[in-house]
Amino acid sequence: MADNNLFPVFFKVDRLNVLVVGGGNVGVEKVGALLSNCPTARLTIVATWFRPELDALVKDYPHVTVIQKPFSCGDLFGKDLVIAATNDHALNVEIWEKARSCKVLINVADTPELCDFYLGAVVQKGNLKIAISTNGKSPTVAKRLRQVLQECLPDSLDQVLEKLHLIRNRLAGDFTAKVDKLNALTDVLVESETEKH
Ligand SMILES: C[C@@]1(CC(=O)O)C2=NC(=C\c3[nH]c(c(CCC(=O)O)c3CC(=O)O)Cc3[nH]c(c(CC(=O)O)c3CCC(=O)O)/C=C3\N/C(=C\2)[C@@H](CCC(=O)O)[C@]3(C)CC(=O)O)/[C@H]1CCC(=O)O
Ligand SMILES: NC(=O)c1ccc[n+]([C@@H]2O[C@H](COP(=O)([O-])OP(=O)(O)OC[C@H]3O[C@@H](n4cnc5c(N)ncnc54)[C@H](O)[C@@H]3O)[C@@H](O)[C@H]2O)c1
Repeated sequence: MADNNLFPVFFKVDRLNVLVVGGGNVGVEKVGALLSNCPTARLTIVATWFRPELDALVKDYPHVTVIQKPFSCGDLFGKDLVIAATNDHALNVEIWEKARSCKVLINVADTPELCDFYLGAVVQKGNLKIAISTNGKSPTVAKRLRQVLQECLPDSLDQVLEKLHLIRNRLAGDFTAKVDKLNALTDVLVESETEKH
């Protein structure tokens, strides 16, 4: 089986400054993904033109700035993450070069080889979040898996998480004792069929 060397992390985009360059199909899709995960994301969108639905998409979000203008180097100032989603490949490469020299992490939507990170398809059940990547092989399969998992994982998982969180905060004892207790309480989640019968 092929290797997948991507290392998944979960960014707190309400404490990072994110720049999206491009407000077409892909720019709008990436902005939607950021805001549906984090409505308080700190987001700047720069583009020469925007799809009309962008206005409504960002309207009620407090930390979104939309600037209609061509990209310039200064747009990277103070940014932590960049998504280059223009329809101009040479410009996307230029943004990548600038981001690299400023040590800003970048996703170049039309060139996986230039991406420092990929966006994943995201399953959300309250506090539970599962991010899916196919190593860039098939975003469509990532989307389909997201739909399957979103449907088949029970909504009650969030209540399980809330209860376990309460228990976790109330547990006394040293670290090992707490881990043992939490493992015992959640054993049922990994109990095999044969053990159940
Ligand atoms: C998961 C998701 C997250 C998100 O975007 O939020 C995401 N793409 C999604 C949808 C989607 N993207 C594309 C289609 C059309 C069908 C198809 O091509 O399959 C569809 C399907 C659709 O829209 O229905 C086209 C496409 N995508 C990339 C290229 C460039 C290339 O491959 O060269 C092209 C070709 C452009 C062209 O041909 O011109 C590249 C990337 N897309 C990724 C993520 C990263 C790898 C993720 C992974 O490891 O799996 C990566 C590498 C970089 C990045 O974008 O981060 C989101 C699903 C969200 C959801 O619904 O849950
Ligand atoms: N990663 C993904 O998920 C994914 C999915 C589909 C397509 N793509 C790729 O993404 C790219 C963008 O596709 P699209 O459909 O969003 O294009 P689009 O034509 O809908 O939008 C292009 C955007 O780029 C902006 N732009 C162009 N020149 C600019 C400049 N000098 N400064 C600032 N903004 C500028 C335009 O204003 C516009 O908002 C394509 O190359 C496509 O192959 C990636």
